[in-house]
Amino acid sequence: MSESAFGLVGIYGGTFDPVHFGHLRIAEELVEILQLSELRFLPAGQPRLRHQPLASPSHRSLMLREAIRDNDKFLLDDREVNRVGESYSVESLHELKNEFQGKQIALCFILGMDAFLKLPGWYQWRELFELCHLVVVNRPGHVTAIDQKGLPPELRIECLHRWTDNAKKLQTLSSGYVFTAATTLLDISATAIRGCIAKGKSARYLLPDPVLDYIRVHHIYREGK
Ligand SMILES: Nc1ncnc2c1ncn2[C@@H]1O[C@H](COP(=O)(O)OP(=O)(O)OP(=O)(O)O)[C@@H](O)[C@H]1O
Ligand SMILES: O=C(O)c1ccc[n+]([C@@H]2O[C@H](COP(=O)([O-])O)[C@@H](O)[C@H]2O)c1
Repeated sequence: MSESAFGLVGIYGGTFDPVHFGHLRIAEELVEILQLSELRFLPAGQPRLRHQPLASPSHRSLMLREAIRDNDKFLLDDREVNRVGESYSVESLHELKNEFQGKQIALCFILGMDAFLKLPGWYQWRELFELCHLVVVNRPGHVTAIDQKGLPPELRIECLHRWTDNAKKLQTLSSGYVFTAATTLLDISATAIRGCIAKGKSARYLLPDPVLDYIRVHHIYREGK
């Protein structure tokens, strides 16, 4: 790495209701692909533009803690859980950028294609490109990053000169690239997991056993809860 290169820190925001192997496998692969020094999971306290989570912010955060316990690169960032009101990613990224000031770090905000497609509805979305790189992972059932015709027009135009699949490029600027990652496609969703548990069906092998144990002990997602 040259002296002016940026070290990369991953920020993986989500509802995590609950965290599953789709999230964890992507995170693991991105640590390798981008050579992240750390990857912070950022559970949204009150997520925007979606139905509200079934599990409380503290349950979702504690399930994440269980899931990442044995991985040295994975950290839990609770700032949005502890914040009152809706969770704005731009606010968290401002805070994180200040916290890393002087450390020659570029933040990489990770999101699946379904979330990326909704970006123009996010609070002050264009500012994100000044604060971080975006790392977009494909998701079964959604357009792929290569098929940019499927993107909302304002997003396609904003990203026109930002796309890259060269991980090294992210180290040359503190923000502004949209990186597409060839991570393993896993058709796992929290919705399907909640559905299984509500019906009393097995959700095993879709998420870590300690998270399933936590769900069982705390009676989360059961029908009528
Ligand atoms: N299987 C997956 N493959 C790729 N990206 C995923 C996958 N699951 C979740 N993501 C991405 O991870 C982020 C957080 O997702 P989230 O916590 O909402 O999980 P989810 O499975 O999409 O939940 P739900 O079914 O409740 O909407 C989002 O950017 C989402 O696109
Ligand atoms: O900042 C916003 O306005 C905003 C709007 C929608 C979603 N997000 C963030 O996008 C991430 C993925 O969200 P979700 O709903 O797919 O779990 C999560 O970190 C959310 O806080 C952020």
